[in-house]
Amino acid sequence: MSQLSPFVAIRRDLHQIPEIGFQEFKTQAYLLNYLHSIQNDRMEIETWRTGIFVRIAGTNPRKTIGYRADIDGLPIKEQTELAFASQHEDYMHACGHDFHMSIALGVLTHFAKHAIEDNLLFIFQPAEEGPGGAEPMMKSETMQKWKPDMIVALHVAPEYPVGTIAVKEGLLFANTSELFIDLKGKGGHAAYPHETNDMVIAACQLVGQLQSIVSRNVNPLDSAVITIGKITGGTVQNIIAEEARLEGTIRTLNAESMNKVKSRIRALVEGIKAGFECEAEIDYGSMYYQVDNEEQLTREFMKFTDEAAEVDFYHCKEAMTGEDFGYMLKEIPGFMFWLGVQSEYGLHHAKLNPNERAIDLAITHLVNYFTFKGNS
Ligand SMILES: CC(=O)N[C@@H](CCC[C@H](N)C(=O)O)C(=O)O
Repeated sequence: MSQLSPFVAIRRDLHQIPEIGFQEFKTQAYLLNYLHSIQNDRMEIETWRTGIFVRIAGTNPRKTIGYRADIDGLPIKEQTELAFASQHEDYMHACGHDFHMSIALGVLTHFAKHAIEDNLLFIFQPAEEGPGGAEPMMKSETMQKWKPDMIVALHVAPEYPVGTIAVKEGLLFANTSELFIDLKGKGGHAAYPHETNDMVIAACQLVGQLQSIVSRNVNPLDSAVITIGKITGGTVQNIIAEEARLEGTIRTLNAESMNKVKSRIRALVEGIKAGFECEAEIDYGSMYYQVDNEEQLTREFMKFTDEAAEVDFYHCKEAMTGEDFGYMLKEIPGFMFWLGVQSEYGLHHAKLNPNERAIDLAITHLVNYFTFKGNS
């Protein structure tokens, strides 16, 4: 029987302890335990909230190369039935951050053992799924002290075969804004609707109206998404709901469309307020800046990947996914790429089951790329 690669084993450990943004206490402890076990005198480790920075000093540094992995899970009840499924009920690594961490540890371990000329900075970042760890982490003292000259990150892609690396220069991921709308009317007896302002009906109408924004207010040659992922309201089946709450997200490919979508949301909510004689509040939660891959470094990486034996290169299109890595790329040149992990079920699905062969392939490719960049 073939032995499990150490970084696949690490991925399985991490997969069992998913934690949501800024609650990644066990994850941070696991990572620190591993990092201390390989620490040497070229390595410095600093924590920031539930995140970690690891700096590896180069032998003849002219620059610092950054690599970022996000570490949080999602509030999803896992349905994979894997032997190493989540032990945290109702939480799951359903966005592949367990892969992201184990790959980062694999690359880091290589350079802890094999010296490189340039400095390396590994960033284990909390709260990518929300409320966003990248933006505050960028402002941290450690980041300011060790700020890299270029930065790289990857995201697993269930839709691509194992061994594929998909990337493009320029815009890769969308601008995002969370969306929370609270409606408050007048509840009452289910048999006396004329004496109430029913917030379940108001919420349903608003969800339908919101969908018209993308089809009727955004330029058809542009792209936008409004998804309402959660509706709550009411208390029991025979009481008319006094309150309802919609929770969703907005995605656009540019800031102007985001402003347009938000102004239309405000107008539609005003309409609901007038029509239902109710109160309504909009909260946009956290917003992520688009992921914009720096042209020159991305083209160089695409060429490097195209010529590499271990992976297949695919020149992809942009996606409506969001990533707070966009805040790092706003200040530091670099890029994010997709790593094919071929799963029947996609990101944010309870049955996501990425192919673990991708872990060692990604480690090899990143080690080769950093060796090339860090010695030239
Ligand atoms: C890669 C990925 O799936 N990222 C998340 C980021 C979510 C940002 C925020 N919480 C929001 O929902 O707007 C995504 O859903 O794209």
